[in-house]
Amino acid sequence: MQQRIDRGRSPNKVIIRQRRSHPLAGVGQQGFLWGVRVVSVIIFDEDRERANAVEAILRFQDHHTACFGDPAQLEAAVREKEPALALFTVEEGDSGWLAALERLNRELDDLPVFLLVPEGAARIAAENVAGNVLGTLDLPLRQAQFTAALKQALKHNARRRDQFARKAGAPRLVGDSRPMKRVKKLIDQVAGTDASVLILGESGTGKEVIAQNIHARSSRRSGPFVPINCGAIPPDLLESELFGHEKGAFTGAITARQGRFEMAKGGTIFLDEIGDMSPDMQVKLLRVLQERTFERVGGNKRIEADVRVLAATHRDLEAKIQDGSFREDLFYRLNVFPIETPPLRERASDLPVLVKELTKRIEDEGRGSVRLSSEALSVLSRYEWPGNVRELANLIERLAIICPFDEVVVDELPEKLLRDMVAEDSETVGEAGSDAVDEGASAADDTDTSDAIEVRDTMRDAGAMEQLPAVNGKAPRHPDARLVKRTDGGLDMRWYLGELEQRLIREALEESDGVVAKAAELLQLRRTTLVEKLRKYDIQRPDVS
Ligand SMILES: Nc1ncnc2c1ncn2[C@@H]1O[C@H](COP(=O)(O)OP(=O)(O)OP(=O)(O)O)[C@@H](O)[C@H]1O
Repeated sequence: MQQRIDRGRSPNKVIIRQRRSHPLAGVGQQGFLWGVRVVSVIIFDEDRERANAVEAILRFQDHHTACFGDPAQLEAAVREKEPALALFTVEEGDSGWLAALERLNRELDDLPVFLLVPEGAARIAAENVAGNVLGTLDLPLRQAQFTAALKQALKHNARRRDQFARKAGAPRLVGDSRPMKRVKKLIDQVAGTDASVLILGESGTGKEVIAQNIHARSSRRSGPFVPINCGAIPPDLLESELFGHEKGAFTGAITARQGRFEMAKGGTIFLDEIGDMSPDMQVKLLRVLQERTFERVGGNKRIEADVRVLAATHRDLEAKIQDGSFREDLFYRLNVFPIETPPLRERASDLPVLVKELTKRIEDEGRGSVRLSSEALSVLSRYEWPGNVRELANLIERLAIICPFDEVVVDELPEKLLRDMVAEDSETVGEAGSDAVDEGASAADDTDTSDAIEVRDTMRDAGAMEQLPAVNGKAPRHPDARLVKRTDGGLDMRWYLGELEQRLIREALEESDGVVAKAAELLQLRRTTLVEKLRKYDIQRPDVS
């Protein structure tokens, strides 16, 4: 939507200019234009001609600008959109810009500022100016100079938004795996805009946590965050739940009631399980998103929908569009900025920090505490987690009840976790072994037999020893303790089983005098499988070596 408020040529007037936003972005939404980050920039300059030149550079890149030349105009300049940074032209012996900067610091928490220094004017060291001045830029402004400053400002704003989220008490979104880093980056990019966000991912992956974090980092953070589970409310009640109703609108409507859209005024509405919304409701919601107004059920007064819309689903919406159960136009309206939440099984490296965070939550609520042994943690990281982080949170709660303030060992974990982990071992041991061989050199050389016993116990606990075949009726020799103790104190089970596999193959070859077919028979493997493994582990047959 093009907006142009030009109140004359006087430098003492606020001039706000916005460019047309993405056609899919919806009325009043901004943030990205054809995938490029678009921001709002405040420009203070008492000289309008000079301000125009700066503005032209920024508008060439499609940024929004708000120019003012009088400190008293600041509020009007920042009213329209949350700015990403401010540019202040400094004049020697002139205190106008200083007064405006002071005002800005009071109004906008820690907004990054760059000082624009006119040609020939003395440079002012940023540290000598109050407020959040990140640096100085020369006038006339060059595009490359501005782009570098914008990058710096965006980084600064990311930290600033983290502080907002902490202050607002949004739940921490933990995880440093590559997919989680990507999610965090997307949250940061979209938070400062008013764009609709569609959060996709399996149940329990943290879609609501993401929505809360977007809200807490946005310019609407002082408004309410109103979630509604569209899948949990019967279709005939959902309309009044979303838009409210007037007294007598239907049987049982004994008083008028606000809906969630009204409750979320000035804030964010989170439409969870949007994929479960009935086709009738989809039509009604689409109308509201297009017109940005709605009526209560049984009412005829139009109410402005002053909300940012975030939606989430674990359903495959594109498949639902194909089978006709989800409207394509609604999908595009919601899907301005998609964020996909990765399942926990694809980011096992996040497990330790998640366990720590979920334990901390229990501790903070005074519901006890729990600690996991490194073996138990290793079992957790091998499980598939079909219920994702929610399932993990439930397990931590359960363990805090079963082993309060104690260390949880493998034995205390639910049977299901151990079973699934062992199944994976037996399927992938060969593949794991090859990784492990490379890693073998880093294994610690501690030969204390107590380690061997401890590890054997762990292996038995995990059911792994039962997977080992006896070679020619003989029980397999237990591998050396030095193969087992790891430098980090944990146990790398994949590596360990890889070592066992190689040892069993060597024993079988010895037993069968290097005859591969016979060794394969002893190991109950196909000959070709054994040949492949020999090649993979680079094992020479005794008769040919
Ligand atoms: N990255 C994370 N960091 C911290 N806690 C998380 C994270 N992801 C999920 N959680 C926690 O896991 C639980 C489930 O998260 P949430 O309700 O956000 O999932 P969801 O994807 O919205 O699930 P559903 O689709 O079933 O509504 C919550 O307790 C939440 O706090």
